[in-house]
Amino acid sequence: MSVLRVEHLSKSYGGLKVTDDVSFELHPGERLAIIGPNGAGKTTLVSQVAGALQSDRGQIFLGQDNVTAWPGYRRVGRGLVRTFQISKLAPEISVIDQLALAIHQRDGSIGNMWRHKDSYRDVRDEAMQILEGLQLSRAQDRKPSEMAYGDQRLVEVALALALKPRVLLLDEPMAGVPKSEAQLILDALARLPADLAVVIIEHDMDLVFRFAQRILVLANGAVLADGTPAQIRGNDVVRAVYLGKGGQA
Ligand SMILES: Nc1ncnc2c1ncn2[C@@H]1O[C@H](COP(=O)(O)OP(=O)(O)OP(=O)(O)O)[C@@H](O)[C@H]1O
Repeated sequence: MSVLRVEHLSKSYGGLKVTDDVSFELHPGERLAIIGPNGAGKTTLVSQVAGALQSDRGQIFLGQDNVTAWPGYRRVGRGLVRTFQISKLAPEISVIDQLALAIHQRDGSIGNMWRHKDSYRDVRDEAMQILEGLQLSRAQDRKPSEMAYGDQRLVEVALALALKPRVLLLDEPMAGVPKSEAQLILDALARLPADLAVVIIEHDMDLVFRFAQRILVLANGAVLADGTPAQIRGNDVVRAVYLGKGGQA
């Protein structure tokens, strides 16, 4: 049974078809990469799936629920969580406090002054577990403004994990990350929970081919190919349109 199913999604701006009849399915624990040239419609597609953009046509299912008309926050409540290409972190609040806030927000306990003091400890423990999973415990008391950029990108992933996703949408986690910090991100993504389904939009083909079990190639808003990394590498049309002869973008 799929955890996410997208059927015939389309979105146009005036005469420009930005996404065009896109369909795909995602199973629990699956790693899917969405790739394509600049302007292919990748971010628009993710915004439609996340509920930030309403679609002109098509349907989106989370498990059995048709969530097409649901606002984004309701989809988050059902486990569909995204990170952004551009950082949304609070620069001056410590990592552990931001995570604790996210956990309280998820539990609906924010603003509840009367909760038991043990619940604070549970929240801190959960936050630390998330950081440990990403090998980021060393950053617990730091503020994003004083952290390396690669670590900031990992804090965004940590905040997304604090919302207990079943499906995690990562929009260019490597964007702006210097080569010297890239391995940290690769390692952290490799350690994501095995039952979490992950969709990654990424231009870094090294990451895509290491991470993905399946790759969806978009061109001019439409699905050009959908297959395993080996199938995509061997696809002549994809190579001509996007990957080039060496298999790199
Ligand atoms: N709000 C908007 N109004 C008009 N055109 C838009 C809007 N948002 C996106 N577009 C256009 O839609 C096309 C697809 O944009 P989108 O950002 O989804 O592509 P992308 O594949 O994510 O690109 P990139 O790899 O550069 O991030 C582009 O031509 C873009 O200019």
